[in-house]
Amino acid sequence: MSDDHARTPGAAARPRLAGTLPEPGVPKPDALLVLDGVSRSFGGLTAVRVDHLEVQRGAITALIGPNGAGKTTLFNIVSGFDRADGGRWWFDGHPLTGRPAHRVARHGLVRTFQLTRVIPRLSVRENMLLATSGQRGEQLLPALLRPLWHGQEREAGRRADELLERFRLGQLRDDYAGTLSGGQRKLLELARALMARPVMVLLDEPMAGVNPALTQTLLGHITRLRDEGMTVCFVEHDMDVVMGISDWVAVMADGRLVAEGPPHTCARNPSVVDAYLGKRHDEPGTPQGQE
Ligand SMILES: Nc1ncnc2c1ncn2[C@@H]1O[C@H](COP(=O)(O)OP(=O)(O)OP(=O)(O)O)[C@@H](O)[C@H]1O
Repeated sequence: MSDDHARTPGAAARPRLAGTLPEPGVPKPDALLVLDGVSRSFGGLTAVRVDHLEVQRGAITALIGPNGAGKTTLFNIVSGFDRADGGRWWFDGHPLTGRPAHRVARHGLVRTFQLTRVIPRLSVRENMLLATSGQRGEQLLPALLRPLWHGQEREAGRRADELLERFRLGQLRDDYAGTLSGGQRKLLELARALMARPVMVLLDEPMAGVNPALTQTLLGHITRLRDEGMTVCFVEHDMDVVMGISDWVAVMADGRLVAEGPPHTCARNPSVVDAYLGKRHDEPGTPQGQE
């Protein structure tokens, strides 16, 4: 399916955003992910109500917004880790509405978590291999076709070793993942997400809790992924990081998409300033969702 697109150099996709208007919901020249009318409530709280959002193929898109804006909830919905109350979304033209995480991953869309899901009592390499379970090996038919599965296992091992080298975790491959530093766990989380050779990665605060030196390393890995043709969407609070590596920024507040644009345009957008300074929240008597 999208292998051709995965090989498209990101640098080729970026200039095509140049003429895109900085408006929330604006169509993109080559949208890989498209969301329409996506909503999610928890009790009386509407966490997400995104009318329309398109994510450009081959670009790095930052999803920003104040705490509680709905960023993680939106990631959860699109990646199949949570259900939406309404709306539809498509990935590379395929409808993914309501699909569970393993099926979303099979289409080439994977995510990482704010709090890493690394398993401390398994080795670094075992954590990598675990990323491929839930595929062929756990199904009945492939159990009967064991040689095929062994082939897949060997390929997974090769892929794991290659990624661990790339992320400079090769020397730690047999160590318990629990002995890794917070930053190394973030690297492992990203490496694990790449096991399935995704077309697009959703990274939830990949730099949170990482020391400045390792942050630079992670940023280098992320831009390299984009330059190799991968589509990246990441949630981040550090504006230096956002300004430094994003091709495009989407801003959420109160569950809504309030602004979009190139990084430096977004920083000056009054809706973004309002969202961060909490102007809306300070207006007395404005019920949520009716301002
Ligand atoms: N499982 C849940 N149950 C109840 N409320 C939830 C749940 N998940 C999220 N929320 C609420 O939904 C809103 C959006 O949360 P979400 O975590 O998506 O925001 P966010 O933009 O990712 O915030 P942060 O930047 O702090 O991670 C918040 O008010 C949050 O408390």
